[in-house]
Amino acid sequence: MRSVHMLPCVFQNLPWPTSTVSFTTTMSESSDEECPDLVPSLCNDVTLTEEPVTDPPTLPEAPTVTTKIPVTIITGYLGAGKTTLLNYILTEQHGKRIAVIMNEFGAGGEIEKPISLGESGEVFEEWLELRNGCLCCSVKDNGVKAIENLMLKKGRFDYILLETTGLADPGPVASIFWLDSELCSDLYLDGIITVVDSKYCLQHLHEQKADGKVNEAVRQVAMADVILVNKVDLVSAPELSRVQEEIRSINSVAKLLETHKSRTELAALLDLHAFEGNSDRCDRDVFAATVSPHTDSRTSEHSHHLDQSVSTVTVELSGDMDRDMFENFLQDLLWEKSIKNTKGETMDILRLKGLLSLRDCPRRCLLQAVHELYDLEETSAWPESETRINRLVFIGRNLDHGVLAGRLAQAVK
Ligand SMILES: Nc1nc2c(ncn2[C@@H]2O[C@H](COP(=O)(O)OP(=O)(O)OP(=O)(O)O)[C@@H](O)[C@H]2O)c(=O)[nH]1
Ligand SMILES: [Zn+2]
Repeated sequence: MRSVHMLPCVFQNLPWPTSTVSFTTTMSESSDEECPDLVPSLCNDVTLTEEPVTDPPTLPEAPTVTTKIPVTIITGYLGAGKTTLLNYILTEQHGKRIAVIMNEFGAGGEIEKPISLGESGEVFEEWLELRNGCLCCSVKDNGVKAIENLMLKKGRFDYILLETTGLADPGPVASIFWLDSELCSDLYLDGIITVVDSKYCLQHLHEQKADGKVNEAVRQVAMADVILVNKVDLVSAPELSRVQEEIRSINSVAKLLETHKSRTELAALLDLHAFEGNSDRCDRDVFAATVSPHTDSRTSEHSHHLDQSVSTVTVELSGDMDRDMFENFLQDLLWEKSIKNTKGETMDILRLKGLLSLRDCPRRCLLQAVHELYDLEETSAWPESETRINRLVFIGRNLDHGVLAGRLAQAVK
């Protein structure tokens, strides 16, 4: 049984800036309590078929993993190549019925829309605009419900791509879809793709925010499961290495792909199951982290080049973890924010993944956390041939390997 753990007030506290992350630019006065409607957005070059789309093959009533619809979040700084990526995905032979949701439209509803024509000219993707709902100040799952309602009307989609605005922190959006899958939704968060512009990436990563907070470009890199290092044609080989090194210093577990015009294998982008414990992939990610030469305590080594000092720290411990003590640690770290580095600065977690060996538990336990939310899920049994181990990958600010390892060691016997 899995359930995401959160602070009781987390819905109200989702840091969701109205101006940047609502799905729409217009808000109806009375819509806060209601579920907003998703309507096909009107665009000159895209015509939507009005006929109800043929129902998908009949599936068993009981919710199974296969009936759930993946949501991939596409994020990246302004002009990095997100729309180019959407265009590419939509025109590739993916054999899926894809719905695309953009979380911000220009003031007049005028936006560049990826071409979404099928081979014979028919439109096979849905363009959706969330007209009269604002996600930040109404119930958190309105956006999700709106998508579900639309599917009731239009038939199911196979896949949902959600492009966030270039200045958004993908964390809150991710939390909404992740949480909702716990509430028996038809949707689940498949993964977060971040597109970066090789030419301007370093400049964006180094931008200082007036309030001293971690800037959006860094957050987008920190949250990612896959990072497209795009526009490789605009930089020299040494410049590209520099960019990759910097990205790795922030997030050393995401998959890095060099791209031109955001093109890469679709298999590297869709159906990642990055938040699913029941896929081997997750385990592999966590395992891969230790092999990466860039992991581990890079804070001390590299803090000079990154003012934001967001980094990846991996802690590995043998022995069995006490579940209660571990959860106390997580709550101190994520909720109370009482765990500080040696300089007395609060450790600020953006993303956390882990593989745990819990005491008296024959199964591997996978941990996922995004901001304040965390989820512990028991997965496959530990193979006899394998040494049980605890391996945690922290991505965040002011991280200190020694302090984290010390706290975790107390929970292991
Ligand atoms: N030279 C070069 N240009 C690219 C590449 N990929 C995308 N572009 C161009 O970069 C510009 C911005 O690309 P978009 O896909 O619109 O970027 P975006 O992230 O959607 O931008 P916003 O929606 O404004 O945040 C477009 O003119 C693209 O054609 C690339 O690999 N190389
Ligand atoms: Zn709002």
